[in-house]
Amino acid sequence: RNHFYRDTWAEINLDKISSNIKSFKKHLPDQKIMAVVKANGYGHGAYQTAVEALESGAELLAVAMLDEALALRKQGISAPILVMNRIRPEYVSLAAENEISITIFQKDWLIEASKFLKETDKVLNIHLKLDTGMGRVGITEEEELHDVSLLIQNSSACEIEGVFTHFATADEWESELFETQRKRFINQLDLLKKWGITPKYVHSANSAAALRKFEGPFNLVRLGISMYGLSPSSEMKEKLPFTLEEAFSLHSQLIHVKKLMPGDTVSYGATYRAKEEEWIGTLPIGYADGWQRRLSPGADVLIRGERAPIIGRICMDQCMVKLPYKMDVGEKATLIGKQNDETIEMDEIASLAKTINYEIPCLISSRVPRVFVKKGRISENMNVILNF
Ligand SMILES: Cc1ncc(COP(=O)(O)O)c(CNc2conc2O)c1O
Repeated sequence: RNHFYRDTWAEINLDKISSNIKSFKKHLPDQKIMAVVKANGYGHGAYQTAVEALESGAELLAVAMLDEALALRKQGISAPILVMNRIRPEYVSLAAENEISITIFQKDWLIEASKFLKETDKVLNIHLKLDTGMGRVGITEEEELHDVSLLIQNSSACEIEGVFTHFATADEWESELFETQRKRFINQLDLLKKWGITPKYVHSANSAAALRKFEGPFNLVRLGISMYGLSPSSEMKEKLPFTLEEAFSLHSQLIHVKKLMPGDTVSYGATYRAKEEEWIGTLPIGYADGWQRRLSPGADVLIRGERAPIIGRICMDQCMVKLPYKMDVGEKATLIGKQNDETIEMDEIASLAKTINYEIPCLISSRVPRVFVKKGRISENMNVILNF
């Protein structure tokens, strides 16, 4: 499970995740932190990120699906976990038994789910999801909010632990919608209060909103991207209130080095042709590892702290780079991260891939083992291929 046999790996620096959480604790001392560890911790390792975040001041966790919550429970996590999306009504007793909080935003769902709730004596904790403008999931109508609230209040099998909404444009400094959503959410909170509902957790902020701070009766922030040390948008990157430390880096090793003569070509389609005598290296990482084809031409890798451009088409398992001079098989290549005083940031790869930084680590597949660094030393390797 722990060893891996190909010299390509992602390194997750848990000390940086810890430092990012601690920065938010200082920045927002009156807010509880919910660490968003869905999608295998945005590719950083859900369990290891969760443990580090909880040790560093986070008090709750958030995931996108019941499977992710059950996996964390199975791995021994006892902290509160919220599934931030719809689960099947028939799974409510499974959620309650495992003390997993769930998200509700449909009256019909609640009516269907109530048939299954009797099967367990543990109260089901519910977070009401309000759609104030994200346009994804959430209650929009006051009448449905009232009906859902009454149904839950009249049931001894479940209770409203939280109420939340999600911002669509918090990462844009001058966004009217952000303000509109904030006001709508506050109005709905006033309504709930009028009906005697004052949930324990009231939350709206993702990383972007948490970084910019804003007024409201909220007591919890849901941190994803910034916990991993990445800025929610390039617009915010220039005005961060504190430094975010990028936890994810990606490394490989030269497995082949050769000299090309002028006219020699490289990779499928022979799209790259040497103009002069050139030294070419081969790396054991390809698009099946989530190193996307569209990154060539364009992306560089670092070897000996020097940039080496990827040349020719990225293959399923390998790619080729043009070396500044003859280098040796076995030399370490860094595809995301720092070597000496040169750095390839996640944002550089994201813009080359014409996407956002969130997507890059999420797409680094389970074929790439994760090596965790804690207190400056390798604490654990996770190689899911051999974990059966
Ligand atoms: C409901 C909800 N809350 C909080 C977060 C954390 O946001 P952050 O990573 O910007 O801090 C997300 C992330 N959801 C997504 C991030 O990218 N695509 C998404 O759907 C979310 O869906």
